[in-house]
Amino acid sequence: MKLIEVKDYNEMSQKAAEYIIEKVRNHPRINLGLATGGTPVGTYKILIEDHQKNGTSYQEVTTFNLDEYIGLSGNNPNSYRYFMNEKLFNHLDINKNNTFIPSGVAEDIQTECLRYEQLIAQHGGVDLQILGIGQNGHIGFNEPGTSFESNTHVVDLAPSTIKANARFFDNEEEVPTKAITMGIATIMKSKEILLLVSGESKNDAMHKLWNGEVTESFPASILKNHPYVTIIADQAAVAGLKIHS
Ligand SMILES: N[C@@H]1[C@@H](O)[C@H](O)[C@@H](COP(=O)(O)O)O[C@@H]1O
Repeated sequence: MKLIEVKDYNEMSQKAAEYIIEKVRNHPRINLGLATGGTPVGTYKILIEDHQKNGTSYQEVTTFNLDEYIGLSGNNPNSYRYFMNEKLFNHLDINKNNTFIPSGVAEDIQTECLRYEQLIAQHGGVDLQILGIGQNGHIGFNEPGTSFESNTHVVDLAPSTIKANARFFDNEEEVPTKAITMGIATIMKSKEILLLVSGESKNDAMHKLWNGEVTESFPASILKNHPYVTIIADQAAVAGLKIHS
């Protein structure tokens, strides 16, 4: 894992956006894996600004999102489909038919999991996966204890994740308790991974990731076994970390 340390959230967003823009410019048909949550919002904003100012085109780009809440349709402002449309897709020249997110309202959720997994494979896999990290080390919605062999699957959200994500909802009771997520094996199949980490609340997770062992009780730890991971983390997230050991 390569670690790029930056000052703060804005610098992380800037660096991450530059990283993605370069890839898109060099590989216009890239398959991008995208994440939700607060972390990548600043990055998406800069991608939009760059598209408007410099004309970076997403016409041939395909995207696959990590996860979606079960029970929320794309029209629901709390769904990840809505989030992605608002925060990114609506403002780029991307063909929305090439933006994929698991359906949280599919009649048969198990079939939807299989379909999504196959869809990614049929497109040749994810070239660059953007990731955030949960305070408990979750990636996508793969909570501690998830098998490293898992493909796209249904998860029960950890109480701490429901609490952390309640800030996006009117109240905690409205946060769905289940989600559909790319599995750990799905994520590990990406050719490259860009992990974004910002803020003091992620400091503990960053320490566990950097210094801890690879264990299913800390899902992000699997990234140590991936050949091509870049972490962009800010000072608050890496505070106290011995980077050059
Ligand atoms: N499912 C998402 C993850 O994809 C995200 O990376 C993580 C961190 O969220 P945030 O960036 O808001 O801290 O939690 C959410 O629950």
